[in-house]
Amino acid sequence: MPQPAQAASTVPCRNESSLAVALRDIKFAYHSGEADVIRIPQWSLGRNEHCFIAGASGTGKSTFLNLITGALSPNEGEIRLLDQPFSALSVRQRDKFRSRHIGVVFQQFNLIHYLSVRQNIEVAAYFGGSGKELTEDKIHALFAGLQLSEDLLEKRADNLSVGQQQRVAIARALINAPELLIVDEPTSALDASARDKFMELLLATAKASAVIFVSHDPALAGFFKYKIDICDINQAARNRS
Ligand SMILES: Nc1ncnc2c1ncn2[C@@H]1O[C@H](COP(=O)(O)OP(=O)(O)OP(=O)(O)O)[C@@H](O)[C@H]1O
Repeated sequence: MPQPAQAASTVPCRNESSLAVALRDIKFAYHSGEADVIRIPQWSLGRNEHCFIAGASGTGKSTFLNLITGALSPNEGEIRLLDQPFSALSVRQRDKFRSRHIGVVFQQFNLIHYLSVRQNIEVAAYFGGSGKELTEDKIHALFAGLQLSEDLLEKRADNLSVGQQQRVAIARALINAPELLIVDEPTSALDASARDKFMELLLATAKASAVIFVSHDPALAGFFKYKIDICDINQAARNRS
C-alpha cells in the first residue's frame, strides 16, 4: 500500500557517474521567437532512484519527458543520461541509445495493435539488441513478476483488456533491462485497487532501473521517496502561473 504523501522533495545531488539523468541549463521552446516551455537550470536523478513528477495541465510534463527520451532536443543546455552526453548525439546515435538503455511506458501504451503480445515484445528486444534465447527467459521472468499469463503471448494486442495492455507495455519497456524507465500517466483507466496493485508490480519489476513517473494523480505520490512538482524545477512554468 502507498505511504502517505509527504512534502515535495528533490533528488539530492550526486557525482556525475552515479546519475541516470543530469540536466543543465535546459531551455526549450516549440517555435523560435515564442516563450520557453521548459527552463531548467539543473536537475538530476541517481541510478536506481524512482521519482514521481506531478504538475498541473500545461506545465510541461510531457515536453520534459520528450526531452529526456530524445523525441525533442533542447534549444540550449545539456542532457546527460548514464554519464553520456545524450543531447549531443546524432539522431541515429540517440535512437540506438534509447533502444538499449531507456524503457518508455506511454499514456496510451502504444502497443502495435495488429501484432501479437510476443511480437510486440520481440520488436523491442530486437531494437535493444537482446538475443532471442535471452528474450524468452526474460519474457518468462517478466510475465511471472507482472502476474501475466503466458497464454496471452499469442493474442493480438488489441484483444487485451486495458489492465493487460498496461502490464504488457511494462514488460515491453523492461525487456532490455533499461537503466532508465520513463512512465507517463499509465493508471488513468484503473480503479483504486487495480491502480495500487499495478504500482506495486511496476516498481518491484523496475527495482534495478531509475524511474521517472509522471502523473496527475496525487494518490500515487505515496509510492515514491522522491516527488516533485514540475514547477519546482521548470522555471518557465513557474513564471507563467
Ligand atoms: N507541439 C506543440 N507545439 C506548440 N506548443 C506545444 C506543443 N505541445 C505542447 N505545447 C505547449 O507547451 C506547454 C506544455 O505542454 P505539455 O504537453 O508539455 O504539458 P503537460 O504538463 O504535459 O500537460 P497535460 O498534463 O495537460 O498533458 C503547453 O502550453 C502546451 O500548449
